[in-house]
Amino acid sequence: MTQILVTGGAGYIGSHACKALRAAGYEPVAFDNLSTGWSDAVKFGPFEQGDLLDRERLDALFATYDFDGILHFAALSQVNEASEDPGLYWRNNVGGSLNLIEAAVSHDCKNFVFSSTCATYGDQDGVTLTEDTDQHPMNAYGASKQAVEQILKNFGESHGLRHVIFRYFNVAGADPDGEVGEFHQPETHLIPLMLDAIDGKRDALTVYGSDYPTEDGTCVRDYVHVMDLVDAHIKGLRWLVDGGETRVFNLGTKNGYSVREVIDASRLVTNKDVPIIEGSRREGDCAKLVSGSDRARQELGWSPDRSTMKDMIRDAWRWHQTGHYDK
Ligand SMILES: NC(=O)c1ccc[n+]([C@@H]2O[C@H](COP(=O)([O-])OP(=O)(O)OC[C@H]3O[C@@H](n4cnc5c(N)ncnc54)[C@H](O)[C@@H]3O)[C@@H](O)[C@H]2O)c1
Ligand SMILES: O=c1ccn([C@@H]2O[C@H](COP(=O)(O)OP(=O)(O)O[C@H]3O[C@H](CO)[C@@H](O)[C@H](O)[C@H]3O)[C@@H](O)[C@H]2O)c(=O)[nH]1
Repeated sequence: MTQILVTGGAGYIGSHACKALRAAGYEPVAFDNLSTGWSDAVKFGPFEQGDLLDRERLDALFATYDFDGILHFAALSQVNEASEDPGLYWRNNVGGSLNLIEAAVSHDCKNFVFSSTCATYGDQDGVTLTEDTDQHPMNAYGASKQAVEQILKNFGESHGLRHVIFRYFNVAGADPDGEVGEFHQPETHLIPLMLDAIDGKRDALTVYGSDYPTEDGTCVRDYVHVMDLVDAHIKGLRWLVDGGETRVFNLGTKNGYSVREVIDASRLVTNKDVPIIEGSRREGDCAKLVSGSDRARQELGWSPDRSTMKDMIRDAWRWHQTGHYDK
């Protein structure tokens, strides 16, 4: 079976990617230090516990398996934490990725898929963001992701490391079968926090700012179903294995939802109200981040069919009710 290295395979998106890889006939090897992931989320292939900062561990990993490609999800990704401790983010996200990229090149593994983010674009005053939009990250998290993009560019030029960079917009939802889902500790994302407020696991959802220059005053984001997102990764992997060139793709739907629209949509799924506190703006948030690109659809044949707000909330709600949140 073709072996694929999945860094961050015990995390939210990585665990869904492992499921999708297994269903597509690959053997996903999850590599994770469990800093924000969960060993019981590794269900679809071998688990290798280790840290990207440990280069010897990576060399041993590449010597054990015969990887045809790498999906690199492992990173720290909390904007607040990044602002408080930028060194942690540069060390883990950039240093860890550099170790991985060097190990991949030295073991002649050349199909590399990287999780980047629309946070690399920064605040662009509401313009729709294409892959050609200039990147101006507003925090150390976005800057660390942009730096890894640059490292990949240099290694592509010098060592022929062909790669696909996916800049995700807001990832949401869960495996509809309920085998894996989203569980961050602490949780910072809107939809799981909203579901916690709906079923009383927290008192209320704080709406971070109602004075943004958007239609209803709350921030607008472009939400993508995690199953659509991991489907794009399989397409990106095949693109590289088939000899495709290095490419950057935005993964968004072109549809923006405000915080209030997300809250309204949840009522249709859960038939319950969301207790709300009107809060002030959260530091580092931009008014609007919406993908304006069709590149992934046109070139990869990607079609984010599950990414309706109702489907994303329904699948997240189903996962929420499995009790994993009560760990
Ligand atoms: N969730 C989103 O909306 C979103 C949006 C844009 C980009 N991304 C990116 O997608 C990727 C996955 O995000 P997620 O939401 O699944 O996060 P997550 O925290 O659930 O998963 C990340 C995993 O990486 C592991 N990890 C971190 N540093 C490591 C290291 N040095 N060595 C080994 N393992 C390490 C963690 O333990 C965790 O299991 C990240 O790179 C993130 O920046 C996520
Ligand atoms: O309790 C909450 C949490 C969030 N929000 C708002 O909801 C929106 C979405 O927030 P969140 O779910 O935290 O996502 P983002 O801050 O947009 O960041 C996510 O999406 C980015 C890409 O947009 C990724 O880079 C990050 O890793 C990922 O956390 C934002 O407008 C927040 O202000 C609230 O109002 N209340």
